[in-house]
Amino acid sequence: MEKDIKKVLVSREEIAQKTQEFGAILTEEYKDTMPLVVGILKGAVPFMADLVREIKVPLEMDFMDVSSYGDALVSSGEVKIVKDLNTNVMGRDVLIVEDIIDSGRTLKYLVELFIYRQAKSVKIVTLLDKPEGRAVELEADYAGFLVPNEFVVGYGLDYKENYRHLPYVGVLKEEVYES
Ligand SMILES: O=P(O)(O)OC[C@H]1O[C@H](OP(=O)(O)OP(=O)(O)O)[C@H](O)[C@@H]1O
Ligand code: HPA
Ligand SMILES: [Mg+2]
Repeated sequence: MEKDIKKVLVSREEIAQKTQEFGAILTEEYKDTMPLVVGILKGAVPFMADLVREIKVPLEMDFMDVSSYGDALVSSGEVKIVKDLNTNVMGRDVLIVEDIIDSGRTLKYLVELFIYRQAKSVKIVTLLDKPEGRAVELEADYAGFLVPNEFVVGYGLDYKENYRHLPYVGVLKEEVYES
């Protein structure tokens, strides 16, 4: 295990099993349409890559990068588009793929944006959900694992841009934050 990790919260085996389970559900859900699967950069990249390979119907992929932090360390509450979609969502069934829902601000903004842009449907699949972090009302259609109110890293999630490549989700040792 990576030396900076205090404990593993979700193992790679658990992630793989959940991804297969979601893939089967989404295959059924989107069998009569061609969904636009939208990954939110950068955290969603590993989950998106694994999940789409379990969805056995035609689909399109696109990515969006949003920021609610600006130059500040704490969320301003205001979400800004850093990179928009290349695809028009009008009339499309949109599936947003996220690594985590924490305050809920990022996804609330995106759901409202896609509805404003006249998507036919907007659904959310997230690997992790941290309900105690919520600042706005927002629920995922599919949430893989509940996590406690701790800062988690791995499988897309970063601390200062590191640890995204870990194949599991874990909690960092205190000394990593302190140093
Ligand atoms: O529910 P919220 O409080 O809005 O937090 C969740 C968002 O925050 C993280 O992204 P971040 O802005 O750190 O970008 P990153 O994915 O590039 O790390 C995470 O990947 C979600 O997109
Ligand atoms: O717990 C977290 N870890 C990493 N990135 C995050 N973005 C929101 N919550 C988290
Ligand atoms: Mg981040």
